[in-house]
This record gives sequence, structure tokens and C-alpha cells, in this order.
Amino acid sequence: MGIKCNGNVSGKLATNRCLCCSKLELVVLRLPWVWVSEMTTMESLIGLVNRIQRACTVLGDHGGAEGALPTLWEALPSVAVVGGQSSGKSSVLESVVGRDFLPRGSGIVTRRPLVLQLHKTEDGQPEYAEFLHLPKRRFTDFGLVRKEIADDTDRLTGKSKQISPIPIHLSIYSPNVVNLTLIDLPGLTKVAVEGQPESIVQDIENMVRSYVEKPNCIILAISPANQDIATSDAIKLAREVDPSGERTFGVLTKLDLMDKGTNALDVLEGRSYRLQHPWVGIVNRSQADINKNVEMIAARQKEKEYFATSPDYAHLSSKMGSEYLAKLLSKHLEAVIRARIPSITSLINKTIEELESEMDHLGRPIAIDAGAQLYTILELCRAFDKIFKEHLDGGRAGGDRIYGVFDNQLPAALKKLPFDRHLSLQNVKKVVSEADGYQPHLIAPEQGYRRLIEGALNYFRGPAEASVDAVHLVLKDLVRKSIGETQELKRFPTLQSELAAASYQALERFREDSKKTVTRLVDMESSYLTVEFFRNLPQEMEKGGNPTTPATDRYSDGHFRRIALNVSSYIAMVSETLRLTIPKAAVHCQVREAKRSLLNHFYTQVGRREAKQLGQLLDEDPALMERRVQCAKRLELYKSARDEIESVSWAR
Ligand SMILES: Nc1nc2c(ncn2[C@@H]2O[C@H](COP(=O)(O)OP(=O)(O)OP(=O)(O)O)[C@@H](O)[C@H]2O)c(=O)[nH]1
Repeated sequence: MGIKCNGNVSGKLATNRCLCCSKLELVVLRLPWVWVSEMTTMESLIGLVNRIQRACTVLGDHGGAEGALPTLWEALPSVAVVGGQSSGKSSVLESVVGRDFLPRGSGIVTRRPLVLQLHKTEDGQPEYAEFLHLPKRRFTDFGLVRKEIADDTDRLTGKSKQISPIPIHLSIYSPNVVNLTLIDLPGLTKVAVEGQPESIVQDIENMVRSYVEKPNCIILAISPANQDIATSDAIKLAREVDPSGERTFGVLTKLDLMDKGTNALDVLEGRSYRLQHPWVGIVNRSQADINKNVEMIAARQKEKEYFATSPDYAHLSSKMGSEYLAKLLSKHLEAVIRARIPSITSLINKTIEELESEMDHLGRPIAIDAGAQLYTILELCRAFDKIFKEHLDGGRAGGDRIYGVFDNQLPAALKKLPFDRHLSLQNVKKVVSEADGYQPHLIAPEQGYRRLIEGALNYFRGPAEASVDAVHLVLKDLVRKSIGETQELKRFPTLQSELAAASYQALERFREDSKKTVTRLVDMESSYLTVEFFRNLPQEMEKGGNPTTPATDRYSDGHFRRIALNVSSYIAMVSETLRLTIPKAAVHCQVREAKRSLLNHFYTQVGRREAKQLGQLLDEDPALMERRVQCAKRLELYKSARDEIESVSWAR
């Protein structure tokens, strides 16, 4: 909804559209104590973008989607200077500034983008320059500025003539400039010369393209008038990335070098190549002027005179020259920034939200003091332990596999025990006879029974231990799963593996204890046989069998079969008991203990560790740490950009 730009409107607002004139007003707002309905001058708008651009460089946002981080740089309007080598780019920039300050030389001199921020100061104030990378140093000697640009380029690229996309930021404060930001880019070239890598031609084009293809980039396309416009590198590239020409400013240099009798009116009046903005003709210092150290201010004056007195261009003279170009660009840049502020503001707010949610996801940075680290470790352990318990108690899948061991695996294993073989007639006879010794049993083979039973009971050790092992495997698997499912642990691979190792060790101890317990259950069955079972036997026999069996029958096959049958039903009874008690032992010793004290040992160990060792436990995945640092920097950038915009809007 719109608001009136000079009415009594309440509420906080950074940007809006005026209801009465429908112009875009940057701000109409009420501070608690005073009405402020003033909006920003050209200075503050361009200055605002300057400050945000500097923050971008400091915080590593050079445009481009490195690591898929959001880029603010690309959303900011900027003016990029594009042209072929020797087209006069440096001369245009220096004319606009009114100072000699750019490195000169043969080949590719500009090998990094130069973000040149011009700040107009009050008349009579001294001129000076400042680099972002040397914040405490004011350069009043522009020869030293030139040297520092060259040195800083070499510092980053080496002297290898490589190019780098990381910009150098230079601010110039002068009463002779307009507020403007220009990005000087390496000159487009067609061949690599001695000492340059073959790829340089393409590398330069790619870098220049990466700047000018952004929809927020205003293209200052420099072409020399003494060459056919159809061969201009700058126009060729501009046409590709901005076919409608709405963000391209055509600049024609070297008008004074055209052949006698020719002029550039076809270009300057838009007939040769039409752009949305008018072409601007420029006359820079010639090489001879440079050699003679002709002052820049004098050169500007000479340029003015050239157009004023030129029979070809006098009618265009008010719209020609470097001073006019600087003002035109400044005005246009200001207008573009004004129009873009609302979308930049909403982009900033949206990105802050996204980055904050990513930071939440990545987790906050680790504290450095031991107490806080220990606390973090214990919290992480608790988070894991909670998930592990949920697996056992239900809520998460997996605990039911333990019941599966008791309900399927154990009964199946018990059923498969080879009692048939053990209680075969032949084996029964053998065992009973061996137990009898030289004196065969008279009434019932007491020793024979015992040996047969003891022999059979031994078979139960296998399924008992196998059940313990099966439960152990399930628990181990649940530990692994729970670690994987503990989101908070994801960033700490060292802690993950130490937790896993500590849990596995604990489970190993529980397994041993559980094995001892189930073996003891089996041993207990051998230690004391159930008397009632055998007391009941004769009665059973009397009921079911023949009471008048003669004594000689006791040594017949039938007698041994009866013994086998009796032992078999005793074993069946024991098997049933063990089927019920082995699960109790396993749960008691393993499952219950895992729930109660899986990490007890680990806690004691961690409690004794020094700060350094605790820090090592919280070692994160380096890629993740890097991502967090990058996100934090980007977040800082977006927040400071938001503050900058608010500070302009909330003029106090
Ligand atoms: N007479 C005259 N000479 C010019 C004009 N513009 C540039 N020159 C000369 O052309 C030569 C190249 O100009 P530069 O400004 O260095 O061109 P550049 O595009 O920056 O060149 P590189 O940095 O090598 O890509 C210099 O000798 C300038 O003096 C002009 O309008 N008139």
C-alpha cells in the first residue's frame, strides 16, 4: 500500500511508493520523537551502495555462486567499464576522476577488477585516495596510488600475468569528482602475448562477461572513434549481454584522431548502433600529452574547447566530454539505485532468514571453554541416548527385533537340538550300561538317567548363547542407527565414532554378563533335577504301563525305550523352562542394562578429560566448519547491509 510522501503517515517504512505522485520514495517515516520526510540525496544513495560494496569485498562476496552462497554483490547496481585494449578505458577513468592514477604499461595492466568509488567533497578540501586493504593510509600522491594498484595486483596473482576476479577497492575523495562507482575491468584482447598463458584471452572475456551479464550492471562500453564501430569489442560484448541496449552507455574515444574529413556523427547520433542512452564522445589526453605531463584539469578544459569549437560536434557539445559523462553516469546510477532499493531490501530480508535457518541447521559454533564443551558433549550424548531408548521402548522401529529373537529364533533353535540322536535306543543303552559299570542297575538306572539328562542339557548352551549374541547384534545395530538419527551429532564425526566405540564396549560387557547368566541357567538345570518329575514316573507307568512286568524285561529294548521317553519328556520340560527364562536373563542383563547404563563408562572417562581432548572430541567435519564460517560472514554482510539501508532511510 502506498503512502503520501509529505503527509502525516505513521509507521516505520524503508521504501514505498508515494500515493500522490506515485514516485518511488525511499522513506517517509516517523521516528518516535520527530517527523522525518526527507529522502536521500544522490550522495547518500551512491554512498550507501559504496559501503555495501566494500562490506561485500571484506566479507568475501565477489559475486558468482561460490559454494552456492547467496550473493549481495550481484544485486547492487554498478557501472563496469568495458573495452578492448588501448581503447582508452584508463584515460576515460582518469578523466572522470581528473587525476593520473592508473598503472600504465604494455600488455595486460589491469589484471584484477578495480572498484573505483568516487566521493565528492567540499570545495577547497584536499584530494586523497584510500584503499580498502590499507584502511589507515591516506594517499595524497597519486603516483603512489598507481604503484599500490600494481603491487596489490601482483600480491594476489603473482607476477605471472594471471588474472583474478577479486577486486581492489579504491576510494577517491575530491571536490572535482561526482559521486560515482566504476569498476575497471581488464581490457578485452584477441591474442596472448609473450609471457601470458594461452587461456588469457578467454579468461579475460569470461571475467568481464561475469560482471556485465548481471542485470544490475550498467555497461560503459568504450570504443575508439578511429576504428570501425562494427569491430568494437565492447559493443560486441554489450550487444550479447544487453541486446535491448537499456543498460549500455556507449562512449566514443579518440574523436581527435579520426581521419581528416571524417566524423563520428553517425555513431554519436545513434544511427550506426542504436542504444537506449545517448552516445558520449570523449577526447582524452594523447600519448604526447601524457608524456608532457599535461594536467588532467587542463586536459578537461581542452576537451571542452574541442567540442565547443568543433564544426562537427559543436551542436552536441553540452552532451559531450568526460565531465558530462561523469554527471550522466552519476545521475543514472542514482536513479537505478533508487529504483532497486525496495527489491534489494526484500532480497536482504529474505536472505537473512535463509542464512539464519541454515546456521540453525549447521549448529552454532562450539564454545572454547572446557566446561561448556563438556556440557555440549553430555547434551549430545543425552540426545543420542534418548533416541536409542525410543528404539527399544517403541516409537522408533527396531526394538521388536529383540522380541523376534525370543519368539522365533530361540524356539526354532531349541526345536532343532539333536535329542533324537542323543536318545536313540543305541545311545541310551550305551550310556546306561556305561553308567552301571560292572553291576547293572537293579531297579532303575539312576546314574544312567543322570548322565543322559546331563548330556542332553549340554545341548542347551548353544541356543542360549546364540540368543544372547542375537540380542547383542540387534542392540549394536540400534546404536548405529540411533547415532545416525541424532541430528545434533551429525556435525561431530569424532564424537560419533567415540560414542559408537564406547557403546559397543558397553554392549560387549553386557553380552558377557548375559552369557554367564544364561549358561548358569543351563548349569542350574544340571545341578538339581526336578524330583517331582521322577516321583511321578512310576505312577505314570503304573497307570499307563503293565505293573506285572517281569524283572527280565528291564533289560529289554522296551525298558530302554521307556528310559529314553522319560528323559525326553524331562528334557522337553527343561526346554520349555529355558525358553521362558533365557529371554528374561537376556533382557535383564543386556536390554535393561543398555537402557540404564550404556554410556556410564563413557561419562566417567569424558569427565576426566582435559580441555584439549574435549575439543578434539568436538572436532567437526572441516567442510561443515568452513560452510558455517562462510554463512556467518555472509549473514554479517547482509545484516550490515540492512543496517546501512536502515541508517539511510532513518535519517536522524
Ligand atoms: N589523442 C587521443 N589519444 C587517446 C585518447 N584516448 C586514449 N588515447 C591514447 O590511447 C592510448 C591508450 O589509452 P589508454 O587509456 O591507456 O587505453 P586502455 O583502454 O586503458 O588501454 P589498456 O589499459 O592497455 O587496455 C594512450 O596512449 C592514450 O593517450 C583520445 O581520446 N585521444
